[in-house]
Amino acid sequence: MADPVLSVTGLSRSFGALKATDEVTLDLRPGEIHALIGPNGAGKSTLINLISGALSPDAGSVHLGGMDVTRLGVSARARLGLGRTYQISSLFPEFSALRNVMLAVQARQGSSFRFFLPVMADASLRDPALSLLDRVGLAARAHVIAAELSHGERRQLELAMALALSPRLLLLDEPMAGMGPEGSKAMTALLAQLGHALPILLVEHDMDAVFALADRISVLVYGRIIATGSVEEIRRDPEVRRAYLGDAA
Ligand SMILES: Nc1ncnc2c1ncn2[C@@H]1O[C@H](COP(=O)(O)OP(=O)(O)OP(=O)(O)O)[C@@H](O)[C@H]1O
Repeated sequence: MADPVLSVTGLSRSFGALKATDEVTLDLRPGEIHALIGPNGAGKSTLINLISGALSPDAGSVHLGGMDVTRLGVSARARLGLGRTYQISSLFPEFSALRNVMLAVQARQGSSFRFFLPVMADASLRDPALSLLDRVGLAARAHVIAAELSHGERRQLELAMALALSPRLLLLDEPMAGMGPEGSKAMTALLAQLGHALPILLVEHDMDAVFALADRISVLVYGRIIATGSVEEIRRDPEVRRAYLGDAA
């Protein structure tokens, strides 16, 4: 089996007396979508923050492509290829979708040598930005300002901006949140298509999306992974059904 792109081993993190992450071990393999599910407060966001470097663990390690990044911060991990969607608040709402992505492309390329060039005229930013917008299905909305995009379109834009940094993997924390059925369907199709090229660790409450997309699922309950397996294995697992899935299975 190919080496994992990301591996997390024995990761733990407490907040006071609460063990939000309790000896979690999981990996993300090339070309897979690995979904992380669990009830509210199970510790999914804490785990994502430990992986991205926004939080540091009390114990355990995080390896990216075989390299120990446990002591590195968010930007160092991002430079090593760990991609994560931007929060909506980090979009520039008054800039067009295209300009937002061009700025992300510029951040990737390093901007100092073209300091005097007007950004919008710069084909080395514009061309890749247009193709990223096309990749996430937003080409027709390139010139609309971010504030006027729908919620679902803003999430697509965040994905384009994450992709602009040429990540080796994506961490996605609830990409379907706040979307209606149509938006969820469109995002599911987009992630299915991206997932072939780029491994994705996906935290998501929308079980239809998880069952449609995941190659493997890990179930987190009270900070611990109680099961990891294929969609069918997880649907059948009696402990998972008891702890989490109930009727959704
Ligand atoms: N900074 C913090 N300080 C104290 N407690 C925290 C902190 N962050 C998270 N927690 C607690 O850790 C537990 C796990 O929270 P976390 O947000 O990781 O869960 P989650 O699975 O992402 O939940 P949800 O599905 O509701 O987003 C919760 O009990 C939460 O209250």
